[in-house]
Amino acid sequence: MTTADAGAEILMTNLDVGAPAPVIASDPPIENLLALSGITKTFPGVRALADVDLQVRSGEIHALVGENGAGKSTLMAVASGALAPDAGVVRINGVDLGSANPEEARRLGLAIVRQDPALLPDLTVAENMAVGVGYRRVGGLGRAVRWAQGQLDPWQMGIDARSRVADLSVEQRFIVEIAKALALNPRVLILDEPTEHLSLEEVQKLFARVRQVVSDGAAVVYISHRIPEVKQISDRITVLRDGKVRGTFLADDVDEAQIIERAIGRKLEAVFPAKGSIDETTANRLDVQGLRSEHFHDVSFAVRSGEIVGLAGVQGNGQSALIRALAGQALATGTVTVDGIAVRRGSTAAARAGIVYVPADRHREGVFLPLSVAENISAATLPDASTGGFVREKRILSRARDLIDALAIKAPSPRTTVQSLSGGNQQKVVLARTVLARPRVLLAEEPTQGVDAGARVDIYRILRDSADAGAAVVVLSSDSVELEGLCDRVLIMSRGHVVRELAGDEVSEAEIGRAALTSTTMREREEHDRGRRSAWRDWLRGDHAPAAALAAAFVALGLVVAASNPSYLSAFNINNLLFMVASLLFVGAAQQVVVLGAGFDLSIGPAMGFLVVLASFWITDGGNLYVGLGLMLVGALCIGTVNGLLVSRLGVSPVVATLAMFMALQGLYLLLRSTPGGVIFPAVADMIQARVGIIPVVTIIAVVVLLALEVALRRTRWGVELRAVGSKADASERLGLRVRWVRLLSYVLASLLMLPAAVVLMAQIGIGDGRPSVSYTLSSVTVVVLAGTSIFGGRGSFIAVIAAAFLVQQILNVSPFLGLSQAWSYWLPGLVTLGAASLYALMRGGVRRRPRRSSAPIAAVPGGRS
Ligand SMILES: Nc1ncnc2c1ncn2[C@@H]1O[C@H](COP(=O)(O)OP(=O)(O)OP(=O)(O)O)[C@@H](O)[C@H]1O
Repeated sequence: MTTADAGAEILMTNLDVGAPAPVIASDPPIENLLALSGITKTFPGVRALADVDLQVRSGEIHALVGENGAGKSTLMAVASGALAPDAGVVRINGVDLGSANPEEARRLGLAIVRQDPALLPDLTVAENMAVGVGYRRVGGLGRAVRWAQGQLDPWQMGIDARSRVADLSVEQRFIVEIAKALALNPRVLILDEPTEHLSLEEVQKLFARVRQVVSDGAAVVYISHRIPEVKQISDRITVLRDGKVRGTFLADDVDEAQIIERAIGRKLEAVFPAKGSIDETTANRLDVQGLRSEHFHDVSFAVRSGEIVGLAGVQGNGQSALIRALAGQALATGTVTVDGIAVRRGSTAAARAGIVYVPADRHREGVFLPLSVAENISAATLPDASTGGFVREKRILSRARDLIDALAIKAPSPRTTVQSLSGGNQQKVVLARTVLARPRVLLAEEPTQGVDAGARVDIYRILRDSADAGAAVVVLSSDSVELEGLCDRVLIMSRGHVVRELAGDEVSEAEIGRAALTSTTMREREEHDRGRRSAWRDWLRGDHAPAAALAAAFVALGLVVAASNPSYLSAFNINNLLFMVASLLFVGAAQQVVVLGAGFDLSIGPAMGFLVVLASFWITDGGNLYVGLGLMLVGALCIGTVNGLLVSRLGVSPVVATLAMFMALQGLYLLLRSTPGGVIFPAVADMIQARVGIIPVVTIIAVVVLLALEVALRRTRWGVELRAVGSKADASERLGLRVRWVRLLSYVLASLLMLPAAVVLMAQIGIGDGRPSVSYTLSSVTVVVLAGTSIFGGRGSFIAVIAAAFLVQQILNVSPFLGLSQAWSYWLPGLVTLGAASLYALMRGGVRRRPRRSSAPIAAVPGGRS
């Protein structure tokens, strides 16, 4: 089919044939800022891209559309240097991208906002932006907060640049990602489904910024499933289907239906299934009475079996909090009954009652990425597919095949891991799981976010089928057209109240928009109060709260024991405590460094023993102190380097690598000295035990080192990168951080911190014996856990390590004063650690999500899609 236009002639391709890209004739020579030629990419079992050409000119917004799995994200991953193509050339700003290298692409002027933002959850917003755009542009880490705040304020999303990214809502995270990309002043800006999580108001702000970017001569690639938006914003549109270009068109020359037809290769018939025919006599399945929480107040409504009820309103008015509360994922008071039976608190109780929830943030909450499609689909219904605890693989595979066909999920096989599917297909997997669970109550939050036009139709059908099968369905959507087409009734929420109910003919796009708009203004005072409350909560959830709790416990324990036994405060005892704590401080710091980078070091204890034995051949009467210390240093460097190389280069799991090192070192020191020997030169031991007043010098040094590490962790590039790698290694890689190098360095630094602990131990035992050192591995882990460091990496505080080391030593010290048996020196630290870990879990897990919006002056009617 060919369409002629006065200015430019565009050859549209045949729908059914994989025809070559059309030719755009008689254009004046315009600079192509992004030129992709002959890009081909194959994954196991999938040809994602086949000989794709794409040219994006200076000053144009070029939309890329296609159904889920068409290859859009893969093409952009190739363009941005994140993925190497099998064939083809990427040219950015007139320069060929030599190899797949995101850093190089960024240097050439390309910035990308991905579907799955490359953000590091444990870092603050400011740190994320500094890592993403480079420290120089930010003016150094010290200025990052003010700089980042300046970039974010125009979006009016209430994002505090000092907040941790993990605490932001989905849309706030997208805004951070977008602001980060824009701050690079890119020549080529790629936006991969940036609006899926944004409100209309934010979309308009985004469009205004994007227009500004192209008016400055940059080129923008815009990927979206929202065809009306695509038509509104773009100059040209390229359609991809099954990895091939199906045509490039001037946006003004094609209508929405034509674009959709080309994208999915068929005509779309009825978008929405017929509504149900429930009447007054149908029983209520879900009954909500007087439900209230911080974000919504006194909500009561009922949903009948077979009915689909929509939740609407300007975002931030309590809808999202309400649906999560119904799913048992957020705290609320009031009653929720399913078939007349009260549902208890918590998501497990909700699931048992037959409530199934499809979250909006399916990338984070909905799928188990390393598991196969079949396992993901059957995850909620494993008992049905198992006999005697054994999963019947054939059954889960055949169930998965049926649903893959029914939902048109693009996956080479049910055994494919979900992480290799496109974003939209991952969402369909979540829905497939829901269907299989045969819910009594189905709660769907933004069910068609990020899915293509064809899949939308499938999803509407699934939701209606679930209702027809008897479920009570609640759909939260920011798309009024979707609510109009799908819902039997719609509840409008404002300021946390259900302010209107639309039924029958009232369920229309216009009425939903009007009702939401006329009843909504946010309460500033409430926002203010929330802000104050959340500052305290943020501190509690932060990295430093454990230090305060541990210090308080340390002082309290000391006072209690001193009150019952005054000799506890004797100079001898205090000096002893302070000297013993030095090695704990060093080993705690050593473990902390690797754990922050999402590693683990089991070899710390035997490494100390090995170094002591090594030293015992030289730091003796007649030996040479410097040779001994030099040998210890070389030994520590070797241990750290080998551990680091095993983990970072060979990809050995940290536990396995350092366990092997643990055993190797034990063998080594036993080989060197099978029985204790080599008396350490007493003058050296005395030197190590030197003190100022009653405070050992070595303890002062340890505290200073840890304080310096804390400053480095927050203020230096090394510290930010270590936390970044620990927080999310794949995102760090995409951001161009040297992940392997950072990991290697963490093991070497850990060994260097273990070295002074070994020196102190040497002074304590005074003889070449490795065995007393082994327990330090466990001590180092205890200190780190007590300090509240995340054992998954990314967050922790060296100040908390100081407090934890002091508390552990205090606990060990008080047992004899309290007349407790030796067993208590094991039980007490264990109990305290368990208690602390539970306390931290409570403090950090108490509030799982922030409100979706903290301030929302209303500028436009939501929805508005046609
Ligand atoms: N790492 C990977 N391993 C295996 N297959 C992959 C991988 N990445 C993508 N694919 C496959 O390549 C195809 C194209 O995926 P891509 O993510 O580019 O699609 P998309 O057009 O961006 O879809 P969506 O709109 O759903 O995001 C899909 O079939 C997908 O399953």
